[in-house]
Amino acid sequence: MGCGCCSHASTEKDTLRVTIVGLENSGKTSLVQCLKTSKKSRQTSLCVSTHGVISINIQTNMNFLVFDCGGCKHQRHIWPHIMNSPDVILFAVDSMDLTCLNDAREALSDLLVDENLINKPLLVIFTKSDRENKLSIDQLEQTLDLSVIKDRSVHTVLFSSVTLEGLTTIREWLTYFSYRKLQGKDMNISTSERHRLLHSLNLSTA
Ligand SMILES: Nc1nc2c(ncn2[C@@H]2O[C@H](COP(=O)(O)OP(=O)(O)OP(=O)(O)O)[C@@H](O)[C@H]2O)c(=O)[nH]1
Ligand SMILES: [Mg+2]
Repeated sequence: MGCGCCSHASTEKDTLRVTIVGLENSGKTSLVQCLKTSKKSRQTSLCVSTHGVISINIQTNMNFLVFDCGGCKHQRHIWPHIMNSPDVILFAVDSMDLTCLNDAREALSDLLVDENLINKPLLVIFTKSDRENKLSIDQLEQTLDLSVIKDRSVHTVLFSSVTLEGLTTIREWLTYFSYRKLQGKDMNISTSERHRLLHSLNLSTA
């Protein structure tokens, strides 16, 4: 699988390594573009799938090196191998597409057992929140069985690349873990820190 674009992977303390995964069409690449440009996406029917992994440098107040992985079924088994030792994981779920939620739950639970990803903080991003008839965040969290994940920090947020709802929260979540990395602190935060983060960033948790 083509992955030649990430050979310059940085291990610097001031760069947070962020991997974004999720099923095909769940809105990962659109989110990465919003993180990079802060601009709303224009909705198009043209859908360009990502093949392999693309690395993108994003510099705001902090440096993020984002790995955007293709989500189609035949690429999922290679996610753990192409993730390039992430510090944190973003998992995108289409909040409109009810038919794919079971698949998303399985893909997530398969991913999290990988030994290289143990304890890595997880932000589950429910995308396309601008669409009508989406499921509520509670329904989405329950269907994905997020409450069974006990070995790491798990937060959830609604996001739309069309309205930019949730973008600031996602940035702040990434910034929080960037500071921890910079200060050499453990990324596996305590329960009280999880709650503090939850309230300060207006996140949700399973
Ligand atoms: N309405 C709406 N459509 C979105 C949103 N985000 C993405 N889309 C649309 O969903 C489709 C897929 O978006 P992508 O960002 O390419 O999805 P992806 O997860 O990168 O897909 P793969 O690369 O195939 O894994 C595109 O047609 C986007 O325009 C959103 O927030 N709202
Ligand atoms: Mg993509």
